Amino acid sequence: MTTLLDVKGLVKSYAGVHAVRDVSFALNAGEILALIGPNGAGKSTCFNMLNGQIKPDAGSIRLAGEEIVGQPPRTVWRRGVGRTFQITATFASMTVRENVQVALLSFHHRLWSMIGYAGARHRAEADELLALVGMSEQAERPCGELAYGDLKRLELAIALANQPRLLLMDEPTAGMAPKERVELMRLTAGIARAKNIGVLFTEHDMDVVFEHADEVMVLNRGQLIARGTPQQVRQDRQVQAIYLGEGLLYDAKHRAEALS
Ligand SMILES: Nc1ncnc2c1ncn2[C@@H]1O[C@H](COP(=O)(O)OP(=O)(O)OP(=O)(O)O)[C@@H](O)[C@H]1O
Repeated sequence: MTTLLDVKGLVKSYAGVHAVRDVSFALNAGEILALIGPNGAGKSTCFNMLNGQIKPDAGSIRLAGEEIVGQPPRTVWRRGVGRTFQITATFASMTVRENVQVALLSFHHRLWSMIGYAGARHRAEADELLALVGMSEQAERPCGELAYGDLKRLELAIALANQPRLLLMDEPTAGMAPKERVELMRLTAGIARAKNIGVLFTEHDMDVVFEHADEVMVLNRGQLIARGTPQQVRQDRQVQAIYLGEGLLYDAKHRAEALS
């Protein structure tokens, strides 16, 4: 496997609050890695450093061997780091297809000439992406009419329009019903593995984490305290004591088994 993301010694403090302390990890192409931890553990701060929104106080972030630390979000995005957010951002009055076309226009450096353009440009490419996420039948519908689960799939298609090498997903299944959560993550994991995209995601739902992640990292008070397969992390005494509690881990394991 090829190392896609190599993070070394990331540090970030806010006026005396040590949000992230000396975080190092690597992620391979095609790997699905979960970053979990209790509230305030530093997950969002890590994500925001990875996509350039926050400049770390120290550390290195290499994407496919190239240093990207300190680069602005647009540059990081251009280098192939896509991101989805807890709150989905789409143009409500435009159709599903047009939203993907706008993302494609942007990827192909044509955003400034977008007005009056989207109707014809990149239509076939947009339709391919919509087919990939199972949204072909919704292509003509205005986004404002979509159910929440469909919006999340559209957001995935929009992120894929940038042909990312790395996808950062911030609580991708927040606000979804349990069945929809499993479906969205199955879809995401299948596409990522097929296209060799690395995925780093944060998630509060342990069923989603244990069923879909290849490996799980646990952050506590800004420090990584464990990394391993879902099975290893579930059995890690420090993780059980510090974060999850044995009951929660046990329940999540059995719910994941019942869903599979
Ligand atoms: N802009 C900021 N200014 C000051 N302190 C901050 C700022 N952003 C985050 N923090 C602090 O840094 C620590 C880590 O916060 P962060 O949001 O990264 O955690 P998190 O793991 O994403 O939490 P959650 O799961 O609740 O979203 C917390 O103590 C938080 O209060």
